[in-house]
Parts: sequence; structure tokens; C-alpha cells
Amino acid sequence: MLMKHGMNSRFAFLDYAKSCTWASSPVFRRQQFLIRSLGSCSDQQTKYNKMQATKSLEADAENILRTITPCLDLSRHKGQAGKIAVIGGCREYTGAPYFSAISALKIGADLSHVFCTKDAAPVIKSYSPELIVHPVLEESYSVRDEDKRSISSKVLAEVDKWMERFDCLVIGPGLGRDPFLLDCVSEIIRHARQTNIPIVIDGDGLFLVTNTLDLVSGYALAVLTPNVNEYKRLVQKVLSCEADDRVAHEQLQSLAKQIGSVTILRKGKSDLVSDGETVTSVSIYGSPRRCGGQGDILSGSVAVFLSWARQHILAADPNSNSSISTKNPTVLGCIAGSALMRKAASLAFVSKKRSTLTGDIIECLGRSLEDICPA
Ligand SMILES: NC(=O)C1=CN([C@@H]2O[C@H](COP(=O)(O)OP(=O)(O)OC[C@H]3O[C@@H](n4cnc5c(N)ncnc54)[C@H](O)[C@@H]3O)[C@@H](O)[C@H]2O)[C@@H](O)CC1
Ligand SMILES: Nc1ncnc2c1ncn2[C@@H]1O[C@H](COP(=O)(O)OP(=O)(O)OP(=O)(O)O)[C@@H](O)[C@H]1O
Ligand SMILES: [Mg+2]
Repeated sequence: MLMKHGMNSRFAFLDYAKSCTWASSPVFRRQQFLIRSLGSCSDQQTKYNKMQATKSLEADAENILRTITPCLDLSRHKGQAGKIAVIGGCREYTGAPYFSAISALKIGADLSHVFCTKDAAPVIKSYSPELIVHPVLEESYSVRDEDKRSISSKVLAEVDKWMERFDCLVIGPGLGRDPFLLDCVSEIIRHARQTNIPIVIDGDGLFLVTNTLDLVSGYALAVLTPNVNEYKRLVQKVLSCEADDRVAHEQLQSLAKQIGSVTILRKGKSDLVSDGETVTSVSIYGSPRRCGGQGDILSGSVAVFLSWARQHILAADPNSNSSISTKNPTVLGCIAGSALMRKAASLAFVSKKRSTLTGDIIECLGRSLEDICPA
């Protein structure tokens, strides 16, 4: 019907449809949503056709994971398999940055740093001697108003000393929502962009970015990993409507496009990944256990695979037939990170069932990668 009349008569179409029972059908409501979200520009018909044609293809996740994971080679030196930094960890949350940073190491990164508040640092250090922990962030309660400017510069200088060494930053696990701390983290994001360091934004980092979209808008090396709540807030803010599962793929694609250049990994029963151009799903494995902390594992996992995907693409023979080397590395990183996290969760669930915790899943990361891509 819509195609027959063309988009010029879309309002006539809506009027007609409202008057019949079909107007209350899910198909009609879905079309209405699409039409509204297209705006009123002249190439609506093309846009509409494109959106109708948007198919979320299930990713060939294991193949991607196998292709981008670097070989273990005696000639390589420390650091070449990845240096990751997590910006997060405050008085309330010390588990989240730990889960993210330790997951990066367990998957195969060489070094994993955590930049957190002074209170959180000794706690995070006590979980593991493997992590390099920097107690540099400050929350409002410990800073006088007159000192805010100088402390903010100090925080930034501390992080900047290290910035260029990192292959990827994960911003947000257990960060908290203190306004002064978030202001400092905004500056860290700006510096990461200037230095072209990829960033994975999760947890409270998404709270910050949702309220200040400019921080990531137009940055192709930014990945957002929202859970259900975080996704709803992003959709409300950016698309001015409610998240709607009936048009999940189109909505995700519009969201990524509207924010500009970023890649979004929407977590859920199936993980959906879009950079605004394509939408891909990862539905393999997974577990029915929903303990907190699995998203933190995912953020560390995506950071490592994103770094490996970039390395793989840089080293790829331009004449090779591998279609993977022509893909967006942020999308590849999301697909591989998601698949590995879901496989580890399913393995942990087989042995731990209802008592599966995040630590159990982390313990399964190595075996999961080994099953797919033997060392
Ligand atoms: N062991 C740990 O330290 C863990 C810490 N975590 C951290 O906990 C923090 C919060 O993550 P969640 O996954 O719980 O985040 P959610 O956004 O899913 O929920 C946070 C809380 O905010 C509430 N909320 C919903 N909408 C809101 C709005 N518009 N404004 C303010 N609050 C709203 C929710 O009801 C919920 O109670 C993050 O920093 C996250 O990284 C989690 O990763 C879980 C594990
Ligand atoms: N219903 C589901 N079925 C299967 N897997 C799921 C389901 N929901 C989420 N997951 C998987 O769990 C992982 C974490 O997603 P989740 O939505 O729990 O993140 P989160 O809320 O940010 O976690 P965190 O507690 O670490 O903050 C994702 O990789 C996703 O694939
Ligand atoms: Mg989370």
C-alpha cells in the first residue's frame, strides 16, 4: 500500500489506514513508527526502502574471533597483545572495574590498568596483583570548590602521562555519578579522542555520554555498550521516543546514525551491534543466569578484541580476499567480545547453574577462547 502510493501520499495513507481495523495491527504501528522516524526530507522513499531492507544478520562470530585473535609467537614483546585501561571504580563500586580489567588480561591482553578514586584503589589492588591501579580520580566530597580547577588539571595530567600507551580505554564500569568526577572524565574522553584512542563506554560512562552526546558524537572509534536501562535512556534522549523491540534493528541503526559514527552494542537476549551502516546480531551461547557484572566482563572483552581487530586490519594484505579485513574494527570487536562473553557464561552455567557468579564466568574465558581458537 505504502509503496503503491509513494511517500508523497504518506499522510493520505495514514488517514486511510486509521479508518480501518488494520490501523491497530502491529504491522501498521511498525510502519507508522518508521515513517515518523524518517522525518520529512525528499528522499524518504529511498530511506524507507533501505530501512525495510535492513536485515540483522547473525554474525559469523566464531570465524571473526578466530581471524582477529593474534597468534602467540615467541618473537613478540610485552604490550603487543594489548594494553587496556579502565576508567572506573569509586566508593560504591570496586567490583565492576576489576571485572572489566581482569577479563582483558584473562583473554590475552598483556597489561591492564585501572584509573579509579583514591578510596577504591587499595580495594581493587587487593583483588589482584595483576592489575596496575592508579588512585587518581576525586569525588566532590573530597575537594573544596576553590581547588576544583587545579585538581581537575592534576587528574588529567596523571591520565595523560599514560594515554598514548593504551590500545583502548574502557570508560565507566563502577565510575559512579559524582558531578566533579564526571567532569574530569569528560576531559579524559576529549583527550582520548584527540589522541585517536578507541573508547568503550559502559555503565556510568553511558550516563555521562547520554547527557553530553558531543563527547562521542562523530568519533568512529567509540563503542557504546548499553544494557536495557541504559539503552532506553539513550533512545529517549537521542530519538525522543521509547525503545521499541518491534523495530529493534531499525531503531538501533537510527540511534547509531543519529549520534554519528559510533558503534553501539545493545546487550540482551541477543546482542545487537550497529555502526549506523549495518546491524548484526550475536545470539550464540549465553546463559539464563543474570548476575551483575557480566556487562563488565563484556566491556573488557570488547576492548581487547577491538584492539586486535585494528591490528589485524593494519597488518592485512590489501590483495587478500578476506572480507573481515574490510569490516569496521569496532563492529568486529563487539561481535568477538560478545561471542566470547556468552560462551564463557554458558560454560560457567553448565557447572555452577544457579550459583554462577561473575568470577566463575571470568574463569571460563580462557577455555572458551581456547575452544574456538587454540593457542
Ligand atoms: N560489583 C560491582 O561493582 C558492579 C557494579 N556495577 C556498576 O553499577 C553502576 C550502575 O550500573 P547498573 O547496571 O546497575 O545501571 P542501571 O542503569 O541498569 O541501573 C542503575 C540504577 O539506576 C536506576 N535508574 C534507572 N533509570 C535512571 C535514571 N534515568 N537516572 C538515574 N537512575 C536511574 C535503576 O533503577 C538502577 O537502580 C555502574 O557503574 C556499573 O558499572 C555493575 O556493573 C554490576 C556489578
Ligand atoms: N536475556 C539474556 N539472555 C542471554 N544473554 C544475555 C541476556 N541478557 C544479557 N545477556 C548477556 O549478558 C551480557 C551482559 O549483559 P547485561 O544486560 O547483563 O549487562 P549489564 O546490565 O551492563 O551488566 P552489569 O551487571 O555488568 O552492569 C551481554 O553480553 C549479553 O549478551
Ligand atoms: Mg553494566
